[in-house]
Amino acid sequence: DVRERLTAVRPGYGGRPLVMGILNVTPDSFSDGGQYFEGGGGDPAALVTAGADIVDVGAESTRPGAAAVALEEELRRLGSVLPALAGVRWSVDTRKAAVMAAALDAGAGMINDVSALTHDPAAMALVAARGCPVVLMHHQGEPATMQVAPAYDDVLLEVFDWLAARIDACLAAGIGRERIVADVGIGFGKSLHHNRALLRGLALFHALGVPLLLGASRKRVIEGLAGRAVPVGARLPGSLAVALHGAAHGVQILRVHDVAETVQALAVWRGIEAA
Ligand SMILES: Cn1cnc2c(O)nc(N)nc21
Repeated sequence: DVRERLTAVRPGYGGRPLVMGILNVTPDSFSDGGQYFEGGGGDPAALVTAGADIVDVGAESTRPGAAAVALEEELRRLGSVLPALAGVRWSVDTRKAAVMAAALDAGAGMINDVSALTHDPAAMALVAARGCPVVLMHHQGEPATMQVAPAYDDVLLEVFDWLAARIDACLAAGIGRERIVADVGIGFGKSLHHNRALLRGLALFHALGVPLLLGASRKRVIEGLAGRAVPVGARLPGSLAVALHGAAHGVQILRVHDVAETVQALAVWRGIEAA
């Protein structure tokens, strides 16, 4: 299952990162406008056909400025896509323990919590009890306001220490290290300067002793690094550039919207070095 795949992809493994395809089931996600939610595109099986190793299903947008979604609404949205997830390896992107439980009951193979199990007091115990893998992502503040004035003395060290502390909390709760993935949380309470420092310093995070996930696909950081205005629908080249940067720094999972394009870019990148 996902756990075996995760532990198989270690720095220096010589493999390619796993590709996590994004399925937003929300009317306000920044990139796909939640077509799936309105019964439009965004089909999980298509993401797998395109080469996704896992599909990340989120029913509460946590993009900058997003309003929180009530539990009932998040469960309703998730329920609307469950039939399309049959036979698909998927993770649930949620901060709520009740949604985690429902997703695991419905076959989710991993929890992806942008709050690193800090938002819902019941989340840590639930993940410990279920024995599933979990992604712990760093964030500063709440989605609605996190980009107003992000501030760090030393973003690399502070994000590292925060993730290390979350991993320790998980270990203390009985969540084994082999079940944990860490993620620096690009764009979650970070300025362009902070995001750039985290991307440059990605290799440092291997010292956490767990696989790393990187998610920068179609995010504003791409516009910042490009040095000019790049509308969200035109950020594929930049997204691929960041994905390959992550791969070159040993990141084990890449969370992306454009699966087929990322898979091809990784294959070419891998093809240069493959034995
Ligand atoms: C849900 N979501 C949006 N961006 C993300 C990122 O960078 N990492 C993870 N783990 N989840 C994300």
